[in-house]
Amino acid sequence: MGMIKLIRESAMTLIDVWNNMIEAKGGAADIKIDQHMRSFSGDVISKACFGSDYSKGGEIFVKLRALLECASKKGFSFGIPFMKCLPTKSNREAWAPEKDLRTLILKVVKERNEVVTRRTCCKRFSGRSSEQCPDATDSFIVDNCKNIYLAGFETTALAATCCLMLLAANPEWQERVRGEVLGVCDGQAPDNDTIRKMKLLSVAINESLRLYPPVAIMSIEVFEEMKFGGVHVPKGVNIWALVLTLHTDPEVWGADSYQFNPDRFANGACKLPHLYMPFGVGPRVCLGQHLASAELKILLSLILSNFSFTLSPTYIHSPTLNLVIEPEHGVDLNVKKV
Ligand code: HEM
Repeated sequence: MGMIKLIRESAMTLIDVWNNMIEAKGGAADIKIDQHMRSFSGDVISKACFGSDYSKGGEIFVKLRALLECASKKGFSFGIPFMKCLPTKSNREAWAPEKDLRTLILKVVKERNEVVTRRTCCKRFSGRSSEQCPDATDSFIVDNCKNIYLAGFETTALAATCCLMLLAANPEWQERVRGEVLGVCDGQAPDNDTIRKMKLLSVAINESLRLYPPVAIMSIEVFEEMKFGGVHVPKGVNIWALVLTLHTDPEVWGADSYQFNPDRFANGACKLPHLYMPFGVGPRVCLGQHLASAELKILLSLILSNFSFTLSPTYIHSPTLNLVIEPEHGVDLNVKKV
């Protein structure tokens, strides 16, 4: 319940900001929603995992985005051994935010409870005391915090952005989901119970994650020589699972595989459900999928019950692969109070 309250508070901050923007514009405002979604998911992850908020973690998120942009520019040189140690232009661009990030994250950790965190992490994972390996402990903490910030921030924000874009482009679905949300919540704020009852919202989110999976490619390293189908795969090779290709294959999803049709999840239209993997599969499946799902349902149900929206004429549809799939020019919505 604590987590739901925390998510609701972060979502209400966004609702207040949008209300003020709409009022200032006399009843309807064009809003580029991407940064608003990032502030929301950044706020939740900062509060839930680090006890701070988006304004405190703000600098960390700016550096993380810079790092993500550098990584996506590097593209395929990623997997080449030692490449990341060479002083190439793109590597130098990545080293600066990397260094700042380390300092910022260690500052947040120190503000929390340095002694407990350092001792616990160091003993549990390396078997040595933090005094014996201070640098390794810092790196361990920084890497894990970076993972959580990145995993829980950009992905959730993108999922919310794409779902709102699809609901704006499909007004009949927007109406159906809004009707369900208003009926289920009956004037109350969404909570654990009510979000479980929002079946149409769930299938709309599933369908959005099918068409725009934030993690469109998953890389899996082969630890031991193996046969994959008829192919011999040597140890150390990275196999890429093309999630977006699997999610849109007409043989699996039918002739309308590129259409937004959330009903396909209600009717069990997927012939091979294990090929739907927005959160990954197997032992390394996303640790935050239930948190992400609660965040999306609470945020979207509050937006739908407060506002109606259409795609703004300035919106240009251009999904781009930058490690994650994101709208190249952002998503512009025209938003009104309902
Ligand atoms: C819609 C939002 C999200 C999507 C689409 C998503 C997707 C994914 C995917 C595809 C993986 C890789 C799974 C694999 O390798 O098989 C992953 C891993 C992970 N995710 Fe998420 N994620 C989301 C939100 C979150 C949130 C909110 C957190 C919060 C902490 C989180 C934490 C993690 C962590 C820690 C891992 C690594 C798990 C491991 O390696 O054992 N994710 N996520």
